Amino acid sequence: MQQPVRIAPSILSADFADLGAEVRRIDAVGADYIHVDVMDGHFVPNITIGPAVVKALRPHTAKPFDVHLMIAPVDSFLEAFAAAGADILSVHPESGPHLHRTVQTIRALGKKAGVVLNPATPLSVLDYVIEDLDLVLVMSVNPGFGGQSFIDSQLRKIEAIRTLIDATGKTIDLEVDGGIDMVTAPRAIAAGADVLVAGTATFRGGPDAYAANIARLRGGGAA
Ligand SMILES: O=C(CO)[C@@H](O)[C@H](O)COP(=O)(O)O
Ligand SMILES: [Co+2]
Repeated sequence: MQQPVRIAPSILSADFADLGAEVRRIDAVGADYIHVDVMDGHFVPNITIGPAVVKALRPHTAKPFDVHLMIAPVDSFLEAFAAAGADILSVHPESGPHLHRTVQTIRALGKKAGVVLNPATPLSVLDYVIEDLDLVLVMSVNPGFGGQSFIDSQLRKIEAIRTLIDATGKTIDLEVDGGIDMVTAPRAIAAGADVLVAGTATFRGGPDAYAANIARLRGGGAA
């Protein structure tokens, strides 16, 4: 069943020179999860941050760290991110040879497990693992950068995954990531999403705007 909408600001769009304060600011104005984009310059054409930064940010908030791993091979880094303070570890099926094993490893580390579908990744990757997941993440842009435009075809993927999740009878977050703004947020929610990642749309306008930005996204785009 679709849960109340939660907002996961992506700190990829935060001020990297002041990340601790940025995390405290979005926590204070209602961020539900802190979305951390981890990129290796190999699986995606960009490099961001590693476990040391997650560990450094951990004391700045009690909100869950929603760690989106865009690294390959991913398996050898799961333990480091778990130890650093990640709460949810989400992996792309293309980032390792044995998705089921990777999901089980995350669960054995005591963390929530997510699987991420790129725009061209078919739903069938969820066969045989969905019941073991805490979260399914639909990429509504190709991964690697913030500030891209929402890919409309992903709305029907969100609808289809909502049906799959509801058929499990379990509580599994359906998160959407990429190009979420005041226009696309209500469309993603109407399609069945209940967690919205927003980088550009959260941090736009500077710290004084974060509260209103998050409130509008949560309200489905209403002012
Ligand atoms: O995972 C990614 C990009 O690969 C995202 O989390 C982006 O960081 C979202 O940025 P916006 O599209 O909201 O600016
Ligand atoms: Co992301």
